[in-house]
Amino acid sequence: MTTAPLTTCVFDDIITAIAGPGMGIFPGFLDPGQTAALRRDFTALPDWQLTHAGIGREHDHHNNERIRTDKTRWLDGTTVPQQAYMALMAELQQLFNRQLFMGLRDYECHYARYDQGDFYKKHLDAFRGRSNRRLTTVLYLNDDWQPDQGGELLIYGDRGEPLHRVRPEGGTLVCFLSERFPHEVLPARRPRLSIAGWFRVDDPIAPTLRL
Ligand SMILES: O=C(O)CCC(=O)C(=O)O
Ligand SMILES: [Fe+2]
Repeated sequence: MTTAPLTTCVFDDIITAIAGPGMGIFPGFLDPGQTAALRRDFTALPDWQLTHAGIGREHDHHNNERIRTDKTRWLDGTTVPQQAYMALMAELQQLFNRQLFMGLRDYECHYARYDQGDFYKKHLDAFRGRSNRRLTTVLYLNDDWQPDQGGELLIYGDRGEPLHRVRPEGGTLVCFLSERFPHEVLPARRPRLSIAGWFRVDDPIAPTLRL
């Protein structure tokens, strides 16, 4: 996977979206070859290497499983497709810092698999002053996702109004300010694969981008 087919134009669109409405949806962010390389990298992982969102200490387990049932695995950059994706995100991080002064220090991301019927109920990825996550990215890895297969990402505005319904088609990137947009994943009729990631700052109470 190379970064060559990605023009700086896509990056410019992402910066503009975050500076403006605070979010954007970018179909074709990765081309089908790049997307397939990541999908193969993910599906090559044996099941036992995935963490079930509901599994943890007894108390957490029950609470957690009520809001999400996906299975995840952190990317550790040990394969070529992971390295390429993380390099791309590092480029994006530099642009956010140079152009929007966001003070992002690092990026963490995990593969996520939602099996048939799995969901992630409405939530925020960060709470003001309590998290160092500033910017969320979600990249979908699914080939030929049909409208009747469910699994959409619903994104709400800060007054709770529905804003977008995103089909998890391979290569589409969604990017939004983590504190501002509640969102949820609807159950799907087939396995749904993605990479969810977060750009982070060092200090959770450092001033947030206010646009
Ligand atoms: O997969 C998605 O569309 C969103 C996942 C998500 O909200 C999360 O992992 O926090
Ligand atoms: Fe989320």
